[in-house]
Amino acid sequence: MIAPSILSADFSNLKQALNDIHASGADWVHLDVMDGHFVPNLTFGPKMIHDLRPHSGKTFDVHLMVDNPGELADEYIKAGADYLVFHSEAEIHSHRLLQYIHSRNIKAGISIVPSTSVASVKELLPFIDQILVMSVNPGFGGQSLIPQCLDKIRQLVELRKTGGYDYLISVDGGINSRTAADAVAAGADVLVSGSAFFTSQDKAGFVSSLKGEKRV
Ligand SMILES: O=C(CO)[C@@H](O)[C@H](O)COP(=O)(O)O
Ligand SMILES: [Fe+2]
Repeated sequence: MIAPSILSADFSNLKQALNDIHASGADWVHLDVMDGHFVPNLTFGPKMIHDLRPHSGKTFDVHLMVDNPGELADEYIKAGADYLVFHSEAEIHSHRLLQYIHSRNIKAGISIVPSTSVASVKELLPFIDQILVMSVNPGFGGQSLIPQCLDKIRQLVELRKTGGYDYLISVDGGINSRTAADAVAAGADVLVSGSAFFTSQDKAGFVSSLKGEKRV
């Protein structure tokens, strides 16, 4: 599946960004929440997501790059997140937060930055619907994919099989028409793409090429 990130869209025209995503045949909308603390950038909060919600029937994949995500989770659930994904590095009680998100009937995910190992989140794998593997250091769009991060996707595929889990594996950062095939070969289920999607002149063609489809 393809999840365009509106981080790279024109923030003065986000309705158009959603329409572009819908018309492209992409699957999800990826919403990057940054607090200026966990990452050195600031984007938007729950009101933005709440206001966008009526304009899209797509799955809203909310990527929280914030300190203390447990304190903010409710606001994003109320705003209309379908997946609420927080960084394991930002939350000591990740297991408790995953349970809480599930108790609110929302899908729950964790994300890991490039310097975090899969081993460090192994105990959480039975409890998640998605793991978002960051393939750049979070905070900005338009960076280059760090190829070593793809090995974590391979590890997560293996652990999913041996553990009998059913989480989706997403990859986020530096995904474009050159890097997508490597991420898919490693086993990624969801490709997040910000700058490559929004700078593409032919967004439907871009989405098809990432999905490995031939255009007619
Ligand atoms: O979470 C983030 C950045 O921290 C991402 O979702 C970016 O929006 C991806 O942008 P590109 O690397 O695809 O330009
Ligand atoms: Fe993201």
